[in-house]
Amino acid sequence: MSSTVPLVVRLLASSVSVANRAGKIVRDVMSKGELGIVEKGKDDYQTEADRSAQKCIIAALAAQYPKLSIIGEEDREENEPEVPSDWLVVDADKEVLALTCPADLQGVKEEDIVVWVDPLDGTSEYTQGFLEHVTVLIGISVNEEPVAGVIHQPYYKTMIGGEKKMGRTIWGLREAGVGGFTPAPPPDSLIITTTRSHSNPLVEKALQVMNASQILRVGGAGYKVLQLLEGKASVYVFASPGCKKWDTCAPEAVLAAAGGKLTDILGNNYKYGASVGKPNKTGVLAAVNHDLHNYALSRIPQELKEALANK
Ligand SMILES: Nc1ncnc2c1ncn2[C@@H]1O[C@H](COP(=O)(O)O)[C@@H](OP(=O)(O)O)[C@H]1O
Ligand SMILES: [Mg+2]
Ligand SMILES: [Mg+2]
Ligand SMILES: [Mg+2]
Repeated sequence: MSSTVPLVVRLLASSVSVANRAGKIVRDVMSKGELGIVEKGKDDYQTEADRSAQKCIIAALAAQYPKLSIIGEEDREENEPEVPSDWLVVDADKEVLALTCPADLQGVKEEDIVVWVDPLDGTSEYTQGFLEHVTVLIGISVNEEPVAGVIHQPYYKTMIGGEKKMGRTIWGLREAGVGGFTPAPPPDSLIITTTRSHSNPLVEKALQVMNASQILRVGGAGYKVLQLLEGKASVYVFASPGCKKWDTCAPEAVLAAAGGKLTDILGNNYKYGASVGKPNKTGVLAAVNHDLHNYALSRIPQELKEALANK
């Protein structure tokens, strides 16, 4: 039955299940208490949770879809040791499997797809105990464009029938919409969400010019986009290099499926083909609808755009 479901939809359904498993790895590493922190660069850390969650996601997706290009944030070893068998998730989310695939994506083949994996977005926050900011991101791009994505929150708590359930998984597919949460309209006043742990003078300048009523400083590109989708913030502004393609692919796809828009600070779309440069050099500007995105873009002064473009 599932072989009649178009590949993009099947891959999204598998990604939802795999992200859930990766989220459990993220929680298990934290509860064991041995984070195994490695410093990759300035303000740039990796933990055992980043490493193991990525191995799980890549192994599980590659086993089922061997011709995909999968690009993950963390370096891969030359000869990756086998992963535990229970990481090789084969389940696929039933609600997603039932989605209607956009007409132009129905014939897409594995070779046409690039999957961008951020096994743990918000690592700084993870190591500092801001666990609700942490997400697992799986973005699916076709012809350089993010068309579908998963944002999993390992530490989101819900009560179901008096029992606490940990974790939730938000997904989006172009033209089909979003699921896994209840979208909410933007707040009445301009509330900006931005970085908590990677600010600098350019980032602060772009915040000043927005004239916002409030600025929320939180971790992770995934969590900031969730704040937009849930009506906690209006615009996500980050006028700095630092984010990479795996940070924005899934959030951009989910946001776009909900009617929003994510670009760089100049208003240009990033491209997500296998050979693109990984850094998002010209920052991030995102909003839950196109009007708010236009408004925010109109507030960014030309010299700030040039400062980023010439970096
Ligand atoms: N100056 C910088 N150096 C390294 N990574 C940066 C960065 N600025 C942003 N990032 C990365 O972009 C993502 C969102 O950042 P922020 O939380 O500051 O908004 C994080 O992803 P990871 O946590 O997956 O590495 C973060 O590490
Ligand atoms: Mg990182
Ligand atoms: Mg990230
Ligand atoms: Mg990461």
